[in-house]
Amino acid sequence: MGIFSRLSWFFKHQWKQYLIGVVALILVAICNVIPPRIIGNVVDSVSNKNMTVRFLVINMVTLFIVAIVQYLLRFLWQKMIYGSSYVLERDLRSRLFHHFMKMDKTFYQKWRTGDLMAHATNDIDAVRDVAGPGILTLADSLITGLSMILAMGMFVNWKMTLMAVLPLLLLAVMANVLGNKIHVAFRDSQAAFSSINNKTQESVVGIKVLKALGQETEDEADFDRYVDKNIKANKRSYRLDAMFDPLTTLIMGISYTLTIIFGGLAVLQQRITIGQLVSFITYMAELMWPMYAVGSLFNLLERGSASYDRISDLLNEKSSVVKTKDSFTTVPSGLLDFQIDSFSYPDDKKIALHDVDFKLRPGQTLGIVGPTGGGKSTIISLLMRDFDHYQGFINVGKVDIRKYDLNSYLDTIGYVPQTNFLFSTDIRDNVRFANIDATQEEVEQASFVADLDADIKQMPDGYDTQVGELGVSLSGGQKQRLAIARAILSNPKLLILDDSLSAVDSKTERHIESRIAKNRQQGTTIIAASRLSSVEDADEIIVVEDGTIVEKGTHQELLHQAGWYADTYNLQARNEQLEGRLNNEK
Ligand SMILES: Nc1ncnc2c1ncn2[C@@H]1O[C@H](COP(=O)(O)OP(=O)(O)OP(=O)(O)O)[C@@H](O)[C@H]1O
Repeated sequence: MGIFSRLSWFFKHQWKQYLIGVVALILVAICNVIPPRIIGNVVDSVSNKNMTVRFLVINMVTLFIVAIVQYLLRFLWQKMIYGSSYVLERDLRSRLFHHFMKMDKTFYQKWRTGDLMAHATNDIDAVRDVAGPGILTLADSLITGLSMILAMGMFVNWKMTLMAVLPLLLLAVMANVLGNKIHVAFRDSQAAFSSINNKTQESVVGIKVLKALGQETEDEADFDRYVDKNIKANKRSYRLDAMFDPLTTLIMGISYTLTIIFGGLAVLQQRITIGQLVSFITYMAELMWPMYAVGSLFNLLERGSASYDRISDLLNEKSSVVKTKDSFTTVPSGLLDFQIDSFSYPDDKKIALHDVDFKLRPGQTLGIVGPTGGGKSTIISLLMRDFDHYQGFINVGKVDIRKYDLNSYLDTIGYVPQTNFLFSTDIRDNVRFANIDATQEEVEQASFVADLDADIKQMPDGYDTQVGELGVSLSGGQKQRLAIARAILSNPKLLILDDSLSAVDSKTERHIESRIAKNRQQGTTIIAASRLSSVEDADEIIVVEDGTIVEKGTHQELLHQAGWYADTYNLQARNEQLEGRLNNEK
């Protein structure tokens, strides 16, 4: 029942709808009291042999009117109560989605996609059922139950009523005993469902790798293990739940037996009439449904409560990137001043970056290179405000980037990540994703800079070509160039290329870079790369190793320093020459 108080914020908001719904339910319950009474009266008039046509007609017309009124009232409560539960569903769904949009990188490292999807679908459905069928069952069983008990007492006999309903207390005891166990079982069952979701999502996304490594059979077996775990959790929750319904039948059986014994005696001793006993038994039959409803209500509430816990856990996660009050919404073009004294990833004691500083004026290009795992992407992560907790500062136009409104700040950046993401729509919409009103000419110009225009024009549908889910119909190099065109189109103040040309050959890469340089004379560009030829023309190059800058300068200066840069550059140049020679020989 605790779930009702935890959802009280919603019930307060929708109190009018619920009030109308519950009043309609009460009226339906009052209507329910009438037919057994009429039946009892008719039976008595038959046994007393004083039945008249007029009496019969009046009673039949009353029954008919009661049926029509009940129809209308039932329609009303369904509309009010079920309608409100869909409002809760919409509210929770949009809260969760907004929350997902707000969360930072750490959140997405902690929670897996399949898990988040299970929360957004299965768990929300379970909570919605509390606000719809849950409220209905609770109100209906309480109202019907109480009205039947009142009618049995008032119209027949209080002693008999007390005796008939006393065994029902056993149900309350059982509910208390099973409550916590069912809650835990449902929580496990929902968690197991999340794992299946994760597994399915991972296998479908990684299907190419699975097939290439011939791991389909192993993966199927792995999937079956997840399903078995889920089934086991479900079985446990249904086993606990199944202890409830038979108990209801047993208790009702006891009540009926007591009624027949003591009711029969009462008739024989002429304390009640046969008609009253028939009414009493009909009322008891009406009591059956609320009793069974308690069982399903119990199931529904515990499931909803376990799901609400899971949703609340997600909603309580805080993003480490927080909005400051009075944040600046205008981000000027100005000096980028990067001075990080120290930074560690959340929940990681190791220092990922320390003593990294550089300055970049608008129009300049910075190259970031270094051995793998050195810290290139971490520098970019801080620039992208994936994390705001570090010692030091990053200023743009003399203002700390943490003081800018996050969206306004990110709007000024064009970021092309190592692994790019394409949406399953056509090429044109993918290019103009951040600027959906861009003209065809602008789309073509951006694609030209990214050296993609010629490729697209060769495709039968040109810019209308559908890229397929996750861009599966494009080559790796085409996907990278499309992501660059997308970033170029928004004409960002800061363009960040994070090893984003690794899938194109070095000649095409130089070609694209010289076009980018020509196109972006006012903008700042940062290129992180493992291939050093990518940063040759940069105004400044930093070599990052073990989280700090170990070399700094222009291409020529670094070659003269005879350190990691010079060694790696010479090695890569020799490899390229060798590859070129081998290609010519072929
Ligand atoms: N999310 C994270 N949580 C904890 N540690 C991380 C995280 N991301 C990166 N690291 C660690 O930070 C260090 C720097 O990683 P980073 O990805 O910045 O290197 P990189 O130079 O970009 O490497 P590569 O060239 O291989 O992409 C590595 O030791 C890495 O393990």
